[in-house]
Amino acid sequence: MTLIDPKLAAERAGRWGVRGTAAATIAARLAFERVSHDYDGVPSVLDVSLTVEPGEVLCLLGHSGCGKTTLLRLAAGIERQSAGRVLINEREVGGPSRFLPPEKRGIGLMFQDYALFPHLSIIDNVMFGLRAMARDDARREALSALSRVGLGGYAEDYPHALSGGEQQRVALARAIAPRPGVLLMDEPFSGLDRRLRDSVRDETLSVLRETRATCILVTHDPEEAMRMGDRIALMRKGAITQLGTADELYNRPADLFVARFFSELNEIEGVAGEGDVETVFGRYSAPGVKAGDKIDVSLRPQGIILGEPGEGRAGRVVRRRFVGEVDLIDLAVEGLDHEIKARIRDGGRFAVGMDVGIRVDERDVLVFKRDES
Ligand SMILES: Nc1ncnc2c1ncn2[C@@H]1O[C@H](COP(=O)(O)OP(=O)(O)OP(=O)(O)O)[C@@H](O)[C@H]1O
Repeated sequence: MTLIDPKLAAERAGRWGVRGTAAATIAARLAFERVSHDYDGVPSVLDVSLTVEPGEVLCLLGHSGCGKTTLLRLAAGIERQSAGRVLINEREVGGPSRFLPPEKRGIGLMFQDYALFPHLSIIDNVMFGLRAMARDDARREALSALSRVGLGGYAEDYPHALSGGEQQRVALARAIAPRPGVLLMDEPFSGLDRRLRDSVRDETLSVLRETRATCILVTHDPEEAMRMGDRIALMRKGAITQLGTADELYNRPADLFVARFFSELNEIEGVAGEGDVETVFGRYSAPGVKAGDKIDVSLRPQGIILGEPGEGRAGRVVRRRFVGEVDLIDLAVEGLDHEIKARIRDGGRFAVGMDVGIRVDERDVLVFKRDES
């Protein structure tokens, strides 16, 4: 009978290593103090102040070109800011009085393309950040990091022999092996196909928790930011628009931009009263709003409730598409000159042309004073 080493078998099946075995680090506090940056006079980061607490995973979220990568590069010391300071554990690493290069900042970096050296074996790639150690010690640390990501059995292979998902795990092992106090990750999952992405995110998060490193993770995907981040910093045009937990950004968005980022929205007319707003679906509380204010009222499609005619505002089903867990239903609404969209579970019972009554869950109504700046 052949005995199969269960660890190797798991690795061959593409599994990650044993949870709880990643080496822990001493997490650092990373702070940006009024940091600005430009590329040859064109501003990219504008007056950003932000503190990432020890052991925290902070997601920098935003559309392409809003300055996320630049902010990460400023933390790493790959770019130099035009104003402000970067501090690690209250010590200035980038600012008027000194500027430390990346290798002196005690940070780990992980890029979107993994940036593995093709001519080095997997173990040598991981040992690259451990050159300051004695070779035997470096090899032991590198193997331990590789085992944690389930790739100890591939140490002598070369990157081209690995799948995209496996290369991502090597890049993670290389980033954590030197036990950095701060880990900076730029879109680390964007090269993976959807099927893999969820499990890789979960495994990566559990590795991050074990290492206890402070982490900034750049992403343009709101769902990824909500899954991964203790807090999210949403960026727009080089500045932070809102900083908070996923719950805060989703349920108490600072403005329409933030709300639109996290959900598709139906934007409808509303008439402002004193502390409330009147719409075709009824009156909603809107603290701080005064009669005469210009306002934007938005309804999340998942908050639209359909019932029998007479149960709420009169409407008619115009279109219906099944998209997996829900049906997307377009509705004509009495008194509105444009259709609205609803996401309905078991929506198959609503046929095109059917008359319905429409109500809205108040939790999915968002009211903002219009920003006319
Ligand atoms: N090396 C560069 N030279 C000149 N301009 C640059 C350079 N790198 C970025 N920019 C510009 O700076 C702004 C911020 O870019 P940055 O890459 O930080 O944004 P991002 O949010 O990370 O975008 P993406 O998600 O597309 O990477 C953009 O307008 C971009 O075009």
